[in-house]
Amino acid sequence: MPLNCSISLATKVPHILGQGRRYAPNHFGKTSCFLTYSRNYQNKSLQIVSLSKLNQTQNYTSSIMEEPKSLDLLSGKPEKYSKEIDIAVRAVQMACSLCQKVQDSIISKSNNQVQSKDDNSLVTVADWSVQATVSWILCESLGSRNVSIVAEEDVETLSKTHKAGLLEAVVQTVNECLAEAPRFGLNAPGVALTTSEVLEAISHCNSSGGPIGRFWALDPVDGTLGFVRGDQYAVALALIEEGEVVLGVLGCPNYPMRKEWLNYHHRYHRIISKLTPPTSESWDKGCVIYAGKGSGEAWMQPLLQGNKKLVWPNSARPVRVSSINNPALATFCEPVEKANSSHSFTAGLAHSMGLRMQPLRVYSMVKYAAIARGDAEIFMKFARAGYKEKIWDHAAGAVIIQEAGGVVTDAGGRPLDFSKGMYLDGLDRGIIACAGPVLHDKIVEAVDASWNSSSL
Ligand SMILES: Nc1ncnc2c1ncn2[C@@H]1O[C@H](COP(=O)(O)O)[C@@H](OP(=O)(O)O)[C@H]1O
Ligand SMILES: [Mg+2]
Repeated sequence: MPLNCSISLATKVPHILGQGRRYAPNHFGKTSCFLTYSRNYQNKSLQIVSLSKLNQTQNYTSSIMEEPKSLDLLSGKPEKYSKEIDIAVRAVQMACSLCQKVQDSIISKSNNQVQSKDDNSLVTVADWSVQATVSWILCESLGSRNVSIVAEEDVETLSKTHKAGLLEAVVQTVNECLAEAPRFGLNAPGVALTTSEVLEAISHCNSSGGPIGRFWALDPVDGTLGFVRGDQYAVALALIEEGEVVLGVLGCPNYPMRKEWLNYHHRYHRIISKLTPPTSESWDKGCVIYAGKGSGEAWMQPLLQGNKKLVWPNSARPVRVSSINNPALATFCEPVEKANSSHSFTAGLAHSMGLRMQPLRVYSMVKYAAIARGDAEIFMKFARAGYKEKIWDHAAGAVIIQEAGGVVTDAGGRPLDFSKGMYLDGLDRGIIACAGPVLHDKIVEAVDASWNSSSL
């Protein structure tokens, strides 16, 4: 097999360490084929182990070749973020596993895991435990001096003495989760973390973002209401460099492969999934979606289930936005809570631009995942005047949709600005994410036409 043929096939291989088998439609001429590959970033080699056409039994074998050192496999740009994507996806997989256990215990026992926060929102053991776990993993894998994190939870609330029981629960949850790290291909601590080490991991997330340098933005449990109600929520992790989101990872533990399940409450989904035989890839469970900026690709892999070990690429498959651009056929999603986004304003927009479907109301950044996966075409959020959107609520979702082929802007059509600190300062009215520019342009026009007569 000629070497250049391997390179073109390799563009469809996830940009990740390890081995795998992939379906490569319309490659190798016009023929669909399976390829088995082995990639090693340490010595920059890529081996196409075998290549089998669907309509022939013939196999091909390439010799190990030098991976293009400075080239992204698809876009010709430096493949700078493969290591970070690898670590971030594994960390989010661990965080999702932690969250699933806590959510199951909340649902089954209705115990007192839910605490009230000063700002009246809900926060759980899962929030702090995920923050500590992801912070510890990033520091361990990349070196703590290289890791700066902006995240939602602050250590003050947790370290107050009257929350001692809660702190104990967090320390235990973090240690149980970190002990599982090797299953996810990451290092576990030699001995269990002490309380002060857990607090240190949480307080390491003390960056306030900004236009300079590199930092991670973490929302440990986005959609806290969905989480405590047994519904949709997401673990969101993004890397921001010089004010630009360069990679995003969204863990969606209750967003299975079958899109119709997004319409139902998670309790219903749990009943249905018990009645349906599981598939080998566990696509009936949740997913992790991720993308690196400039790659032109977004990927989805199933959450790791049971005692399985994460072997990259973990059945990853590419996701793409929907090709629907007719408003009459388009589905739009928005927050469940009308306190978070005006349902009456979006209903007016929907009517004026000819959207006929009922809105799909979903908690959390799972809405961004739904657009990236092509399960819905539009996401709109119009918060009340004065509300400042936070970067960790949008960074991961925005880059994933863009790389999956979609458009994300404010209501004035400008890109979201992640360089202004913790908030999306300068945001014009609201957020609009679409599968493509046709729908996007129509919404921007509709907003302009109806904004002055709205109460927002
Ligand atoms: N009054 C408000 N207006 C708009 N967004 C709000 C809000 N109060 C909270 N939010 C944000 O909306 C997020 C939930 O999104 P959604 O409504 O799409 O499910 C919350 O994330 P957390 O749940 O992580 O706090 C929070 O950041
Ligand atoms: Mg959030």
